[in-house]
Amino acid sequence: MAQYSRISGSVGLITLKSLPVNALGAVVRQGIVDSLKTALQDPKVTSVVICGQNGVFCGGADIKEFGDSESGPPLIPMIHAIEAGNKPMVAAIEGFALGGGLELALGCHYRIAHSKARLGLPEVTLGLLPAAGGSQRLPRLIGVPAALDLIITGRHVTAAEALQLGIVDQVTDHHTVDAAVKFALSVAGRPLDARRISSYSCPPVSGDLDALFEEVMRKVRRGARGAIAPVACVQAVRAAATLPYARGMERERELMATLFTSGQARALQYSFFAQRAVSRWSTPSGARWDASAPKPVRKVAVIGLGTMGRGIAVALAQAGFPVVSVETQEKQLTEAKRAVSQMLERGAKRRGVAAPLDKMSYSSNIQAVADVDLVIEAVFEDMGLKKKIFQQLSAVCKPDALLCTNTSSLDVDQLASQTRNPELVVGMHFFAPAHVMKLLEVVYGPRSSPQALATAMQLGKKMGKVSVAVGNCPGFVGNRMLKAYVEQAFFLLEEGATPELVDSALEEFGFSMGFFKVSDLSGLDVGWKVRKEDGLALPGVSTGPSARIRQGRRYSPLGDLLCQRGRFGQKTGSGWYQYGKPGGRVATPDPWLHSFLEEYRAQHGLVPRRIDPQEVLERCLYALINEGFRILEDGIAAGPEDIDCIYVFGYGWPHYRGGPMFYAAMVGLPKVLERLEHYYRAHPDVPDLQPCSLLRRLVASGSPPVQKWKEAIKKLHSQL
Ligand SMILES: CCCCCC/C=C/CC(=O)SCCNC(=O)CCNC(=O)[C@H](O)C(C)(C)COP(=O)(O)OP(=O)(O)OC[C@H]1O[C@@H](n2cnc3c(N)ncnc32)[C@H](O)[C@@H]1OP(=O)(O)O
Repeated sequence: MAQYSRISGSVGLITLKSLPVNALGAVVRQGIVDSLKTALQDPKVTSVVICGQNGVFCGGADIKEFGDSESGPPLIPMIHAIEAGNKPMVAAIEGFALGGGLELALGCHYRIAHSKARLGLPEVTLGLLPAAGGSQRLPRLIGVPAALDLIITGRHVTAAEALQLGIVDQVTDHHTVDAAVKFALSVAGRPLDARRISSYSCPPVSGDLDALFEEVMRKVRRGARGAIAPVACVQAVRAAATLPYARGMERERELMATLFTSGQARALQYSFFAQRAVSRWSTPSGARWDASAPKPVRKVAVIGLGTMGRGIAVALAQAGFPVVSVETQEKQLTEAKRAVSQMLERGAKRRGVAAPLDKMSYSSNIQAVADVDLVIEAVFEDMGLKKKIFQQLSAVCKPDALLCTNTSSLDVDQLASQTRNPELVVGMHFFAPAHVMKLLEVVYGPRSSPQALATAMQLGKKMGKVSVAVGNCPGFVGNRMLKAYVEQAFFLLEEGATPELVDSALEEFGFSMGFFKVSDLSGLDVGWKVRKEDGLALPGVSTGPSARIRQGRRYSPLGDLLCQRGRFGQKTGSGWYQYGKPGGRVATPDPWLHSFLEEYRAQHGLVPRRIDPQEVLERCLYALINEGFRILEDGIAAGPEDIDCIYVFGYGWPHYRGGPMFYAAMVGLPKVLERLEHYYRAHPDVPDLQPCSLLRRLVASGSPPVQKWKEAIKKLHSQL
């Protein structure tokens, strides 16, 4: 709702009231329209202030209402009525003014912001554009280049930047509504024509306007990789720059109509709520986020200052934690100190703050962690080494200190068993570079206490990560699913594809790089080491029927064969592609590799066939999705939202496709099932293609929407 009152004798005060962010749902809009009418009709009222309750102006349109049929007064005429009003309207912005919230403020004649407020038009992140006049008013107010920046990126600006850009008229450190009321009294009776942004022309740009838009559009299309909203945002701002306001608004409406009902908008809005849903974690044993209080964490230690340890230490210091970093090799320690300081300084420069160098301390002695509340061990992926460190930590640390391991695949429970308090051990799987990547898998073992899990989840949140609680199994969620995808990519090469064909299908889908380019970038030796440890990459079995079978199932030794030839990817100058020189970055197709594949197929009696991009996508993505269903069935992830956040924030899954499980729901579960059945019939020696029973049961129960899977899975489990 919106509440109306008259204060200071002559100021009408409209307060938006809709917890938690005063979103502009139907009831709030009705409240604003009614209040406005009262204020405009009351002769005692000479000016109006619009504010929000609880220190928050407005978080924009109510995203939860987007799927519903529209009710209540529409937003655009409401904002027009505010702007057309014959009494000065002042927006009092506290907390945030985002999306429709900022558009409402732009409809007002003046804007006063608290110094801690943030403003922005983040619609693009929801697959939309600012379609309540934002794409037309903002460029008119602050100019085309600045408006393009804000609208295309959706970034939030501080009140200080908003003042500098000219979005707000005044910034206050004091009580915002009081300041706005004082301001409203001071402008009462002033002429308003010059304050109505819709009447402005965009300020002229230096240089050629067409050239500017062409350049921006080129950049946006390249960066968007198939996302349609950023492109529509540029088109809408172009309309503002080239058309009268009314025609610009028409263009804004047309563009929004296409976006509003698009699959991309649905996916991005699903992802918005999924990110929030994963913080409400639960485990199969009944532990829950709302019943488990985290332990206070004041000081943290990182063990091992290789690439991962350095990134983790930087992320912790940036989040404000004092960090003790332990590295036993003196040379590595000296290098790491310099590298960490540089990373902190670069990050601080980018964010315009002081580098938190004082948060860091270093030692070569593990005794230095004796007083910390939480340790993150980040040494090499070597179970023997990690076990030794956990034994030492258990002896050195405070008895109630949380012991976390940064591992991408090792058994967290085995490490827990090395300690006095296995309930205080959890996995924290960071993604490289750890100070940049948003994802954190928090791995609970069978003995991890709910409090330990809650503490690690909260630490991840404070580090700015999307933290997802997952159960302990080989590869956890992300890497377990990836295995099925990678395997299909190898098999497709055996059957006739090239790395270029597979990669271009995946890039066309929206991944920034196809699997083979990623593999060259991260180094083929990484996977080779794991396969050797798992007993898969065997020396000396390069011919005969057993060459392509391991542990009773189809296996492709192609990656191992490249590694045996020293082709580790970019670092050696060749892998699945060639790079000209060791360390080269530009992948070019490699005729040697093509001949090698031909010889390999001939040697193994494989008859190459034409493989189309659709098969690449179906084989790679549906195998991965199938493993996702197994993970849900096993209770390793609590819901599809958890898997989708892991893939969007850790594995480069195109955000506008929501994540693998959302994608499966969009494709249609019956279709995914039918294609998996088809491929499994063709490849009965590939168990990853055998449709998982949960997928079958969801299809049999009518393929509920992805938002209902959690419930459906619970029900299906209880029927077993
Ligand atoms: C042709 C048709 C024309 C129609 C025109 C339609 C115009 C649309 C323009 C828009 O306004 S689109 C929306 C633009 N706004 C946003 O994108 C803001 C989204 N929200 C945020 O970024 C953050 O929530 C926040 C506002 C910065 C607050 O962050 P904080 O960390 O403090 O809290 P959260 O945990 O994120 O949120 C709390 C709670 O509130 C829910 N929520 C937030 N924003 C909205 C919203 N705009 N609508 C509905 N609900 C919202 C959020 O989901 C959380 O609830 P949950 O239950 O935990 O999920």
